[in-house]
Amino acid sequence: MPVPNGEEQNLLLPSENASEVSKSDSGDGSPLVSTDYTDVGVVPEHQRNELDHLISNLEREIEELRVNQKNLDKKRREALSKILDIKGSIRLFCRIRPNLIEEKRRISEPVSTGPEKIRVKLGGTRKDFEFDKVFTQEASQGYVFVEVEPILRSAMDGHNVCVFAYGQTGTGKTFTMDGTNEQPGIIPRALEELFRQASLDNSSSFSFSMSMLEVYMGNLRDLLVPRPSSKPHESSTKCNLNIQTDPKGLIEIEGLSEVQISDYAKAKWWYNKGRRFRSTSWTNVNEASSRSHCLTRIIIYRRGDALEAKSEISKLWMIDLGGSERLLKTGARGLTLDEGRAINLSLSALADVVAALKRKRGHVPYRQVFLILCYFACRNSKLTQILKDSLGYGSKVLMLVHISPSEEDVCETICSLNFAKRARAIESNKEVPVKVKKQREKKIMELEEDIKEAEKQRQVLREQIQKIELKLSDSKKLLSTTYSIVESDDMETSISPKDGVKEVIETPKASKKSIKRNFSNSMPRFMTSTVASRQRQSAEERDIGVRLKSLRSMVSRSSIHFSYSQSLSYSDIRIKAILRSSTGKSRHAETDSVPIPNTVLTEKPKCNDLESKVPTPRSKMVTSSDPNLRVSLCRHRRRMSDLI
Ligand SMILES: Nc1ncnc2c1ncn2[C@@H]1O[C@H](COP(=O)(O)OP(=O)(O)OP(=O)(O)O)[C@@H](O)[C@H]1O
Repeated sequence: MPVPNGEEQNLLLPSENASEVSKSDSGDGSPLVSTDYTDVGVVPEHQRNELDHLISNLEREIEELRVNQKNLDKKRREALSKILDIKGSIRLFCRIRPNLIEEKRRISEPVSTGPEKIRVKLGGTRKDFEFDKVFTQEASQGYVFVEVEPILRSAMDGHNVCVFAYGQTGTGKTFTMDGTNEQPGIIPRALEELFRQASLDNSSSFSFSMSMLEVYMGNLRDLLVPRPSSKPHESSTKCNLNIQTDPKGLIEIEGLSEVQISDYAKAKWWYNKGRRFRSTSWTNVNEASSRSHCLTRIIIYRRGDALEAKSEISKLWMIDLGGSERLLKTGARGLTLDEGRAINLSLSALADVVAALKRKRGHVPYRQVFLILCYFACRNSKLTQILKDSLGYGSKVLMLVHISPSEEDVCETICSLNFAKRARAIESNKEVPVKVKKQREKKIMELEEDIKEAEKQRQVLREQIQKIELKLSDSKKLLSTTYSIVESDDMETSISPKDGVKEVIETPKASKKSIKRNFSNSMPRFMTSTVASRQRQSAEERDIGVRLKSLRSMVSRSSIHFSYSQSLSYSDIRIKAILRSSTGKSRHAETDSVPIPNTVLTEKPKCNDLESKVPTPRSKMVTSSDPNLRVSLCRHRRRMSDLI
């Protein structure tokens, strides 16, 4: 907003007490009304300053709370990261599928469980396996998700995360990852959770994109674009996407659709769409057996609220691996047999990687998961190539091994558990002494407490911020109400105060017109108040009074000094009235209802001619240092000239 110089501050405004009627003639015989002008700019400016002061205080308060919130968020993130570090960056869970209807008749139960243990009986021998968590047959989808959720949160915190569902065909991988409408699995729950977490985090803004693909018989298929062919396995344009590595080592899948997901509903819609295109076939073991590895990728873009903050990107992969299967047992033939072979091949690559990692333990740092990459890449498996940049250092991996409770599947169960055992050997607690294990558990509990506390405090801060934001918007509203004319004028036109002065001076026609009218109390009839307008005025004043009062109490609570000045509201209304009354015919209806205090809006006929030559007397000038007010007054004068 331009700040006028001293000369431009000299504005004309009629005084409430204007009473003088010029004896000079307007030219058409009507008497001329002359006006005294007084200084009214000081009061509004004073009150505006108080409001501005209040607003900036509230903004500062919000800023401070946000900084606190950010610190708490950092604390929470660090604690979570430490927990995941203690627990290991590869976590292994095991889930046992409930007995299917036909299995329920069988008496023998080869698999028994503890919270972190699985025991399998095979012939006369027993084999024990350890996990980070074991989910029994009764475990609900919700219960499983509670355990998975922290790792998802670490994806929001900037880590790359891979969640795999591994296991023999028909053991419930798809059920765990995808679930049903009634019992949604990890992926739909994760999508919901991501948006929930994003909405709670005030210190960063998040956006998400989603892609879905399957690795089918060694080829990549985009699941978010429909296949043009009715035959499900016929190659389409989106089949066999190319995997590229950029100079930074990041993996790009050329041509893969990536959809922006702005909310959970959209994410779910795309996810359901992708699911429908996944390749499934009937086998002896599973009537809707997944014949591929299905990968859902969410790219998380996180940006801090600082202006210079860069966007952090992390990838969350949720992978429903194809089932490992005994090909004879599944009764697969032809294409289905080939599919089974392809799946087994890539899964054995995964097992090889894990085993190789274990062998290399003596030579490489214990936790460097990124070694997996080398081995995966060596095997040239598409699955491992895609995940190359998501399994690097700092990534979190969760493998959910699925097993069947059935006697018939006991060999496959042992195979799957052995796979897990090999994986676990990389970051096992097994060889850790009990004392150290207990210390770790204690540390984890402390960190979990820290997280809870940080979250509780963040919640308190969030509520405080919301309250102050409400006050802030109230104050801003009040400010814009009080100064609405000023601001709208400001926006409508960029008349300089100088122009305004000029226009006021040069309004001979307007003066003539108004003088022709029959003034009562030295005021044009259209400007006199009606009963309704007077009522509205007092209501308006009451309203502003109440709002100012509440602001005042709010300010005193916020230890900000704020004084109340009724005169601002009053004079503001008067200014509004003056301005409205001068806006030409279209505003006449409005001006009728505008309450005008006992004052005279006087135009100075012929003064134009005079004043263009003779300088305006100083006594008739209004001094204001408020640029808004000056602009509005100038505007008012311009409108006055429009009346002519
Ligand atoms: N925890 C569970 N609770 C209830 N039903 C389950 C559970 N796990 C699996 N099922 C049921 O078992 C059957 C096989 O499960 P699912 O298709 O998920 O197996 P899968 O491991 O994905 O098989 P594939 O590898 O052949 O695709 C389905 O009918 C599924 O509903």
